[in-house]
Amino acid sequence: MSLLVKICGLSTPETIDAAIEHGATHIGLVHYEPSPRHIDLKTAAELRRRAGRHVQVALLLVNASQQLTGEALAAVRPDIIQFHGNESPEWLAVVKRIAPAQVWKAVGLKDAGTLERIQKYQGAADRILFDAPAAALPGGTGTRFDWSLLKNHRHTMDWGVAGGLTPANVAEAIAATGAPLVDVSSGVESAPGVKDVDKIAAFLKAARS
Ligand SMILES: O=C(O)c1ccccc1N[C@@H]1O[C@H](COP(=O)(O)O)[C@@H](O)[C@H]1O
Repeated sequence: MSLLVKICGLSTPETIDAAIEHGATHIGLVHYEPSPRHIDLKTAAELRRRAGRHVQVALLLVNASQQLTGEALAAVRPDIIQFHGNESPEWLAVVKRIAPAQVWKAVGLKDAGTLERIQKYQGAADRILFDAPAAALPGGTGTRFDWSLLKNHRHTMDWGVAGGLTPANVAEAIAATGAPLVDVSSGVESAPGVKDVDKIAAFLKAARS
């Protein structure tokens, strides 16, 4: 299967267009106020429309209330809802039942025990996104995890790798983990929250090299 590449934290039409032009398969919109990439739901809906059907659009939420999750899904109509906090498998299962969107769960990969614990998301999440363990923010910090933890791991769910990826290291990350999907945010920015179209192009080229 060909590699899936997600560019996350986009907040302008120009960067959406660049991601599509250079071959991203997925883009991400962040609705989480502490993030430098936070956008309101009206902007997210506009950008979602801009992306059209050229890419799959993920809406990223962190520990959002039931009410906010419902409002966000109704306003943005994403293809995917990416939960990046401490959301329970039970909550994901509810969303999966009622929402016309795939459900992805990001998990901080700390050690081999994490790989055991994520089994609880079996059936509740459509994809697991391995990221570095949460620090000041739960993601988007440019921090890598130990990729060797995924070497020879027998995955039981669809999955992908995020956390600290850049144009310079994404090919190595894919080689080390065999990831079918890579996801980047801060590694294609010139400043926190400011996406750089040349870095987006370089990331997509390096990922497919
Ligand atoms: O992008 C953010 O600001 C963000 C905020 C809160 C949770 C997750 C966030 N981003 C996601 O984190 C990973 C890794 O990002 P990075 O490449 O290390 O900057 C990725 O999935 C982003 O979508």
